[in-house]
Amino acid sequence: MRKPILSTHALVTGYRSRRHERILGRLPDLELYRGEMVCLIGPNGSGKSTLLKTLTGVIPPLSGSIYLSGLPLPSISAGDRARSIAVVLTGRPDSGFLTVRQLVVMGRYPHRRYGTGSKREDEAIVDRSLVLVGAEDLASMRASNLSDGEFQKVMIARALAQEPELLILDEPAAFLDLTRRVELMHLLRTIAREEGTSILLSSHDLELVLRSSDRVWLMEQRGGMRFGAPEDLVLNGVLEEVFHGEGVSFNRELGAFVADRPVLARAVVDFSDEEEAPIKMWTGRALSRIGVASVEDDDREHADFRIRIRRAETLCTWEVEDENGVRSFTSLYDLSRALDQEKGIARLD
Ligand SMILES: Nc1ncnc2c1ncn2[C@@H]1O[C@H](COP(=O)(O)OP(=O)(O)OP(=O)(O)O)[C@@H](O)[C@H]1O
Repeated sequence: MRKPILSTHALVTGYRSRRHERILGRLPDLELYRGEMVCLIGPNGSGKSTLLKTLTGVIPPLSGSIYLSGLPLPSISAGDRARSIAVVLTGRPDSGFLTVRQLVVMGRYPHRRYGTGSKREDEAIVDRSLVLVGAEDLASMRASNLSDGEFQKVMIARALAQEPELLILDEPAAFLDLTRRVELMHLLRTIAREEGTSILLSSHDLELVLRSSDRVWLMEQRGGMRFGAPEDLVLNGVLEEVFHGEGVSFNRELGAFVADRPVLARAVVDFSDEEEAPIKMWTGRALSRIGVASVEDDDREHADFRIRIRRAETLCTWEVEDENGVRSFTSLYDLSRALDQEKGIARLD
């Protein structure tokens, strides 16, 4: 039977002072397996960072147990923990006068023992870690001069240099631009798959999480947790339920969160060719922004009008058919502007 790298039993997370106890999570028993990438998501303040700090032993649990490869976390020596778990938390630690390379070399410290280990091997691992995050050109720079995004990549390189069984990252993509965020998630997936590293990361980038993670741990505001494959959480409505009331709803058809706004009109969106499915999806997104909901053909009696997508090579046209006849548009900008004026603003009056 597969044994989890990380597991918990009856874990309760939160903070305790002399006079006060604040419980943030009463968690179901959690398991994280070798080579698995799990993303921890949840509304602001739901306790994601607190859970990650608890799992890494930075703060103690209020009650319950944490096991690393089957051993209770408190029974594992600091050295063994450092060899097994690498952690990238939020915040930018003071790197003093260290160069990027010197900072990443620190990831090798838990593996060094007097008189053992090859320096050349350590250097090769450091080089490889820098290349993996695309930071090899920064190696000789002083780390304090890096941008926040560059610094974050270097912290991930340091964690990779540690060659951990378990890599835990708190919002690793927070400072990265869109391209780097997509690249980072792809990189972490590759590390999980090819190196067998178990990865647990928290993120607010829900759409990227849904695409990249094997499993999602979804923290609820009232302290519980739901988990499953991202697609299961979409299809069984859990994602919608947990984020409901935050001013956004998850739209299953669009695979995206959309701001809650009144539906001003309904349209059937038709297309004749399967290749046009992405165009239909993007049409749906543009329409939802102006308060027009897409409905299926079966439901056409509830629709106010119909939009036909026609495509000839790279040229796309949208034909709107309603009580005023048929009009054609050659961009979604023109289509949505015209509909906004005709349907949206007219109805809001
Ligand atoms: N040391 C502490 N003592 C008491 N309460 C704390 C402490 N640190 C954090 N908290 C509180 O615990 C709650 C959860 O914080 P946490 O940072 O774990 O949430 P989060 O889900 O990671 O939030 P975000 O999505 O905004 O990053 C917050 O209300 C926070 O104010």
